[in-house]
Amino acid sequence: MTQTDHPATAKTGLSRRRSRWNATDLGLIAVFAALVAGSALIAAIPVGGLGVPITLQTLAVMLTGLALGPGRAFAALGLYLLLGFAGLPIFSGGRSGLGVLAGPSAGYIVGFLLAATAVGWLTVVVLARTATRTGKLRAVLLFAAAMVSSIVFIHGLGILGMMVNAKLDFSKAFLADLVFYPGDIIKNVLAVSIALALHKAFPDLLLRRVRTADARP
Ligand SMILES: O=C(O)CCCC[C@@H]1SC[C@@H]2NC(=O)N[C@@H]21
Repeated sequence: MTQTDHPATAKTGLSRRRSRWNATDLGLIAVFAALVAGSALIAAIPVGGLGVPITLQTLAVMLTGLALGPGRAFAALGLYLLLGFAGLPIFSGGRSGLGVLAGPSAGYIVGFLLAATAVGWLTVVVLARTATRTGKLRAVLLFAAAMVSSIVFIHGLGILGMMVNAKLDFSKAFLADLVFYPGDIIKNVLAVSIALALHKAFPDLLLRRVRTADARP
């Protein structure tokens, strides 16, 4: 067992420790930031009268955390937000600039960063602790992690954003947000399925093998 490993990781042969980001990490951060940007632009369905549409952003945001873990997910979403705030038309409806922070979807946009980081952190814990368990348990726990992260951060801050920027009271903002739940549950199922396939195909994507970490000087 290396000095920084959790006992569970010693047993399973997985290490949660990662060192500095390499070129692959930076590439992954850029690719997932681009994925979130693309997801904002395709299939945006207007609902309600507030200007917050149904989009594929939650699928891409949760997949980023589930695939990359907390640090790189934070960087990918941070990059996405910075580019959008700087003027790239990569928020829903092709919007851009700091003005979105005064709009009805401001809370959702800020929530993306926190939700991707939170689900990334939970994913590391779940993957490390279910390495010797059934795939079904792992899938259920990752889905729970995605739901908790998106309810607390995306929907929680989304409601807050509509209360502050659209001047809705809590019950109206809550109801305006509720309409997104069916789609977001389906998107979380999809995100977990894709992430599990990615981790199966690329076992070193998130949890680096102990031998790799130990081989480093
Ligand atoms: O303007 C933006 O770029 C953010 C749009 C936020 C849309 C929110 S995210 C949670 C909920 N689910 C959806 O499909 N749409 C809303």
